[in-house]
Amino acid sequence: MTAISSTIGYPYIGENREWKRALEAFWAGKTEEDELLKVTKEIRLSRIQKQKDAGIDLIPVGDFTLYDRMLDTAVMFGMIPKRYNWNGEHVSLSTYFSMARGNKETVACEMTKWFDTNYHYIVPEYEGHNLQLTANKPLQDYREAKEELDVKGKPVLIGPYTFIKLSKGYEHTDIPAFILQLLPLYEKVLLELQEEGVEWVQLEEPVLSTSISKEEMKIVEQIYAQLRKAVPELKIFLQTYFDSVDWYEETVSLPVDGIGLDFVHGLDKNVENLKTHGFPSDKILGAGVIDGRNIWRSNLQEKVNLLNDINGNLKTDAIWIQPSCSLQHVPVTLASEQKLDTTIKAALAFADEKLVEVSTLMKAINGGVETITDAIEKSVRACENLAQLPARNRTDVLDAVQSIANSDAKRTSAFTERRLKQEEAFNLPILPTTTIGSFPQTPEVRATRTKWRKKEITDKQYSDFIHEEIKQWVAIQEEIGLDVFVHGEFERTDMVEYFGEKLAGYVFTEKAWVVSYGSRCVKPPVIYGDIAFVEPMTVDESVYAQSLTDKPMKGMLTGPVTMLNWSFVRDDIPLKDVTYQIALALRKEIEALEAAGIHMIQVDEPALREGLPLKKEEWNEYLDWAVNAFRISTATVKDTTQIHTHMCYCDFNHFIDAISALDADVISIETSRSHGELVHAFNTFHYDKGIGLGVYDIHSPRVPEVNEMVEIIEKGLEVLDVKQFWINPDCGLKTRKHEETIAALKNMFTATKQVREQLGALSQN
Ligand SMILES: Nc1nc2c(c(=O)[nH]1)N[C@@H](CNc1ccc(C(=O)N[C@@H](CCC(=O)N[C@@H](CCC(=O)N[C@@H](CCC(=O)O)C(=O)O)C(=O)O)C(=O)O)cc1)CN2
Ligand code: MET
Ligand SMILES: [Zn+2]
Repeated sequence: MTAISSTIGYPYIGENREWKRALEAFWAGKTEEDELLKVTKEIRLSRIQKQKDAGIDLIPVGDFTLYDRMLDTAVMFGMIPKRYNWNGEHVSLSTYFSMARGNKETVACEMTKWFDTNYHYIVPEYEGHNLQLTANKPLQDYREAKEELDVKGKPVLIGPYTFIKLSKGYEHTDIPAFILQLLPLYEKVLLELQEEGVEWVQLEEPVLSTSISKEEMKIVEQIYAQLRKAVPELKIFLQTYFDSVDWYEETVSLPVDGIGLDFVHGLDKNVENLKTHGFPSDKILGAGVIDGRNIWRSNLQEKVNLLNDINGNLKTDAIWIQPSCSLQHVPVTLASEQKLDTTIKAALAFADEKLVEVSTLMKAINGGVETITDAIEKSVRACENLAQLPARNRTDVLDAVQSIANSDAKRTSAFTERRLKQEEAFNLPILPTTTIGSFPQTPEVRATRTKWRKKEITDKQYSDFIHEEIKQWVAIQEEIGLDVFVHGEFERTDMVEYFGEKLAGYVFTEKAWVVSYGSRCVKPPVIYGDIAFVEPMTVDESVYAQSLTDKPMKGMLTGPVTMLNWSFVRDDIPLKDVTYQIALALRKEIEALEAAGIHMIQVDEPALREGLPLKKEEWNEYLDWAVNAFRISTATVKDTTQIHTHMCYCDFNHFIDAISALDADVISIETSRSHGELVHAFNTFHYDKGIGLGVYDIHSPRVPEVNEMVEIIEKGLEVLDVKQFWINPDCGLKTRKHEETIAALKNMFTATKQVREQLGALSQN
């Protein structure tokens, strides 16, 4: 057996987020296009060089992007919605970024979650276009790597079925028309690659790892049959990831030259399929054995055993050793981490360290396992040392989770009863206005935090500064006339990282950034031990903010499921148990807020939907514990304490019953980018609790007009009762600028007033 080392994709943000800085400087008008292109070219090439140096044989090209790869693919095929007035020729950066971010006149394209990750892609819109190839991006990147670095890369593309499935604007019945337009363009891209002398091309079809129907699988078969005919010479590698494939036999029989399977997240099922159904002798298997989604170092002994097991079932004499998916979901390099506890650091592997794991395993297969004895021993010892940490073996936390009773997840009274008491307690106008939590994290806020971290200012100076920000924004909210206030979250780097820094069982990193959307990155904290409450985390800021106003101030927390899904999580105990640990810790915080006089508490769960397994048959089990965890954290408050929650970036349509089961008194959700499609869900499900539909997109710098928001409110009122309806933006405002935030909120308030007046006039007639 010979092994080849390969990667599926590699982070493009740079070791110090140089990519983000270059983009943001360009958007701010501080640099010109050539500068942006120059810097990004350097980043693009240095990643390839790095992979080459680490001993990777097959290096992807075309996985780099200036914003998002789905957007790149749409633009490559000329799928540019009419509202951007594209002239049909070269696609300028300005058109490209308008689709991503909107511009003064035009709203941006919708953005949504990439499968079950915290990455968000731009949703391609099909408008019955005449599609055309505007550029062959993988070919350009292939040539560049060859000319500049003498690397013959592996061009990578989002596969046609995944691209189609994730696009919108066609009815299911239109799929053939869409495919008929699209396939010849894919063929053209591939043909040009073939003519260039490319050996392997990677087509990514993660959709095959979700639950798809037999009919859909038939379409996939037709698509690949046609591509095969178009490029008989080019070797096509069909890459799946994030779970096992449902239609295993059909998938491995597709007319392609290699298949990549995920042997981390789809491990059991993929191995079982391999054993039961075998693997075709005329194809290469890509064994995704190194976890591309999490940051734990591999136990190389276990990986060698796994590879032996896999190899024993192959009739071929070659195999590719790979990460389970693109490494873009993990941070770049551990080398940047100077402050981590040594036992923990030794048990981690970021992208660069994973490259070494891949090439080490390759050596074991090609030269015999004895060539990597040292590496195996080190990895096993690191994993054992981690496992033995006392913080990972706390009996008090274990006991607390084991003694959770059903009654712990139930509020004292039913919603209908609570509602009356809360109406009386808060006495809000109809269509109450509020915001989601965060206000602009200005460069000044961030710079002040950095100074405090570097001990250039004292704790007192920092907290005074935060209080001043809160004070300023309470005054702004008063002036605009909002009904329910927030303190603004100025003290938080990030809604998950902040709590991670304050709870036991978490560690956080210095530079372990991963991209979340566009240029925005997150630094997920690491759950390495048992989670426990240490001391109040938010009480100080909330109480201070409440002291400045008579309007209700919402306490603001991140819910247990989001804390889980947006962290890097230990993989030695079930996710459910980790989530319950977090839920119990948050419950203490909520009790502390209530005791301190905060009577509305928002517990955000934007990642509840994202954690939904890719396979439908696993949904119920997940939802049971995820919903229960939220309820455990919120159930002990008084009837008059109003629990809010918030969610964004998801298709809520098949999910409303779970949302309702959270039993939150009020939920605010994102709706505006999907142009009101969501409201259909409420035609079929009777949602009775308070609900705010986001009336404007907060990702775009564009200030929404009053009438646009009036329209969205009116649309919402067609399906929801005016008595349950709240008005709010789609999400928090931390990424927006000061002035644009105030302007947008003023317009939001004016829109609300107009609708209130219309409703008042109606009721008088
Ligand atoms: N975890 C998470 N996931 C999420 C969301 C979220 O809010 N959190 N929201 C949704 C959308 N995703 C988002 C992800 C990131 C950001 C975001 O704003 N990220 C910031 C970074 C936030 C942060 O931690 N900032 C640090 C600053 C870190 C920094 O840049 N420091 C400078 C120095 C600072 C200075 O002197 O100016 C440096 O390291 O060089 C802080 O506030 O302290 C960014 O990319 O710009 C927004 C939305 C879905 N997923
Ligand atoms: N409270 C949080 C905020 O306003 C919720 C964000 S959801 C991604 O930023
Ligand atoms: Zn949100």
